[in-house]
Amino acid sequence: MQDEDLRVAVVGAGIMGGDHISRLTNKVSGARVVSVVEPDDGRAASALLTAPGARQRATIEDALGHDDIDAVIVANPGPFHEATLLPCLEAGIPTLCEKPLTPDSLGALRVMEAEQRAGRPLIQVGFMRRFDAEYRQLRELVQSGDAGALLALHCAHRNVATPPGYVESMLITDSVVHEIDVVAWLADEPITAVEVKKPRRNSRAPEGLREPQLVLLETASGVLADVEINVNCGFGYQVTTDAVFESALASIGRTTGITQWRDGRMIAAEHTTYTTRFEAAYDVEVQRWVDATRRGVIDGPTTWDGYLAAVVCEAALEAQASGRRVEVAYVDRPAFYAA
Ligand SMILES: NC(=O)C1=CN([C@@H]2O[C@H](COP(=O)(O)OP(=O)(O)OC[C@H]3O[C@@H](n4cnc5c(N)ncnc54)[C@H](O)[C@@H]3O)[C@@H](O)[C@H]2O)C=CC1
Ligand SMILES: O=C1[C@@H](O)[C@H](O)[C@@H](O)[C@H](O)[C@H]1O
Repeated sequence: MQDEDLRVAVVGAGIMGGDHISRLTNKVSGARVVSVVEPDDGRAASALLTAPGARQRATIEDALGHDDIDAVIVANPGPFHEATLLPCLEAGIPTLCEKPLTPDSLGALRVMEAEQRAGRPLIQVGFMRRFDAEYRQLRELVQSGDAGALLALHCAHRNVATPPGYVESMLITDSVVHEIDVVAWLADEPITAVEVKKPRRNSRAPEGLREPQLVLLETASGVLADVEINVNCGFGYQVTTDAVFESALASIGRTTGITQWRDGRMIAAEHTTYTTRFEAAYDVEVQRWVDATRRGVIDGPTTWDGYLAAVVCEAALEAQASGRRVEVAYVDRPAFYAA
């Protein structure tokens, strides 16, 4: 495909789906939204306002059966991803699937099997931090060896407040899943063990939610990443990493733009949500996905990466429940997903 726009169906028109629909319509070149798969009529109607010419469909099967679709963005909640991806794979349609690929590793394995039956890699997973400029610079620093070996990562992942329905397991499967992916990507090796510590509870957290938590991730060569997941902090949305090397310290994620010194106070604007904090990363992710899809290739995290993250999430859930250090075991990497 060279000259015509990629015709995209977006599944789920909530926060991320709505954001991607507007991105595809207003920012990304070479693609347009033709179907919005959304059971909620109100959400579909407002999404359609930003996608001229697109139609609402109730299910992915409905969209695949009625519309001419070249590619799909999956942005419904994680538990629905497998049921959405399987018909897309069956139809040979490339997808960008928001994280997590699936909430569990068995689901991820079923998706991998279906993708292999389809004959070529078709899925990119929405781990957008890999497209963030500072994360990319940090990875280049690790790979260059200029600062010596990477020893440790101190990661903070702070959200203003949790949405309704956010439960303790989602600290791992919904939030820390980002660090689980990006720590392995930065260190360029798999995570081999995980432990979870529970400091004093923040009384701002909804009843029944025990957080913040500290998640310790160990990689194959012994890089240790500590992740503070702290999702009702009230003060802002913050994702930072301090990387300790043998002979340097590198810090990313201090995003303050303009600062103003006024009335004896220093004022600096900060983010309150991921849609602004990672806006540039999402833009790059989706543009590159469109470009790669038009060339018939994958140019980002694969189904294999989604599987690896799902396995570590399961180990982290066990560690969260037991308080023990849990080792991680993966199936062998199929040749289909050769690095
Ligand atoms: N990359 C990132 O930084 C972020 C990724 N996400 C991911 O994006 C996905 C969506 O999250 P949100 O937009 O926050 O959720 P949301 O709850 O705002 O929206 C989900 C939408 O999907 C619709 N839906 C439910 N079941 C459906 C089905 N079977 N088929 C089609 N639509 C269905 C719902 O009606 C709702 O409108 C999740 O996988 C989430 O983990 C979410 C936030 C940030
Ligand atoms: O993916 C995301 C949300 O689903 C999740 O709930 C947040 O904790 C993350 O910061 C955000 O990037």
